[in-house]
Amino acid sequence: MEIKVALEKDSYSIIIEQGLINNLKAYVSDVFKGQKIMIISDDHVFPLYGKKVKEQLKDYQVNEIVIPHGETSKRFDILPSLYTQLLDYHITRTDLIIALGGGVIGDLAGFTAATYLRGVALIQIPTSLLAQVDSSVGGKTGVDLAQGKNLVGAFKHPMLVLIDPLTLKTLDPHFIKDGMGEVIKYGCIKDKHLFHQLLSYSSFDDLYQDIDSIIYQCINIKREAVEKDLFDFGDRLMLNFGHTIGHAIEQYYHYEKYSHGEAVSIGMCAMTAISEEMNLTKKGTLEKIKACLNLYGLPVTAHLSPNDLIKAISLDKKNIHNTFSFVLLKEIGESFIYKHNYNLILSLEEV
Ligand SMILES: O=C(O)C(=O)C[C@@H](O)[C@H](O)[C@H](O)COP(=O)(O)O
Ligand SMILES: [Zn+2]
Repeated sequence: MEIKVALEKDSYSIIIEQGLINNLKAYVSDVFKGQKIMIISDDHVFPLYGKKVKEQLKDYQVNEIVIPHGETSKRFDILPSLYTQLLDYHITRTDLIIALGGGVIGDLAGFTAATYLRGVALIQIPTSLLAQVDSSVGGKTGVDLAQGKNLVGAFKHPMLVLIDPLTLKTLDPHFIKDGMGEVIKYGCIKDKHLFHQLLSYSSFDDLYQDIDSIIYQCINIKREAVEKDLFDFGDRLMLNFGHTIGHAIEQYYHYEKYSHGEAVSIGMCAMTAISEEMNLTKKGTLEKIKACLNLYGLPVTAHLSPNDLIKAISLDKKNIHNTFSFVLLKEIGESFIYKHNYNLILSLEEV
């Protein structure tokens, strides 16, 4: 399957294909005509796929940077060590960075590619569910600061995204849950059929029979939003459903307790609880979302006071001069922007 993201000179293809990790060469050589490649990966993913990927790219000069896995590696102060290794290997402006890994690697390698020598080419090879359905597409890259998630970043479009759903077979169940948070988000904001499809499976193993098409559906929703509103001031904001609270929860626990997808799940429930209470959302929507999250083992509350989260929430990128663009649902499959200050969140007893 192929999806084309149409962004004029920054347009690119996304290929979804079982076994693609063993069949990369032609796709890469089609778009990249330079000499050197630096693979950026982590110590979980590189031992699984690094050798295979390098083997196929042996017509180029290829090296790798392997960092510790996990969100705590996606920090601002890791960047100098990445730039140093790129300089040491003499990566020039006509060379390529490949992000081989999950969302952390995609964001970090993407930001490195956006800023090193003012920008070098990037290919995303996402190996986690979250990266395949969401973060490898759309060009958002970045790192976290102590004050909050993704607070430094850049838009950097890959030349190509190569998705092999077979890589999900080696994924720890924790990372499947992480990705399912985003998959369910897509159903909630834009596609009630997808949402009901997700409810119809008995588990992720059951869902896996349709994984190619589910990845396709998620990316296609994202493609449409990104093509309409690349810089995130309109349609694209919908992709942030559950994220204002989700990012604050992640930061509150120093990225150690809840994964991104888990925190977003809690955020989706909190926002829908508020909007149902205000009669902005069809009654029963929260129960449906909770049922779907429960099915895939995702949390629906962190038992936190909203006051604990306010500091991080106030630094959210959707807060412009104290007015937030909150993403709410009218019902499953239909989202809208509701502008308000953060008092909206303080109306909750707990998050
Ligand atoms: O691509 C987008 O736009 C999204 O909002 C997708 C989100 O799932 C993703 O987590 C994104 O990185 C969050 O963006 P941010 O601008 O809130 O940092
Ligand atoms: Zn997200």
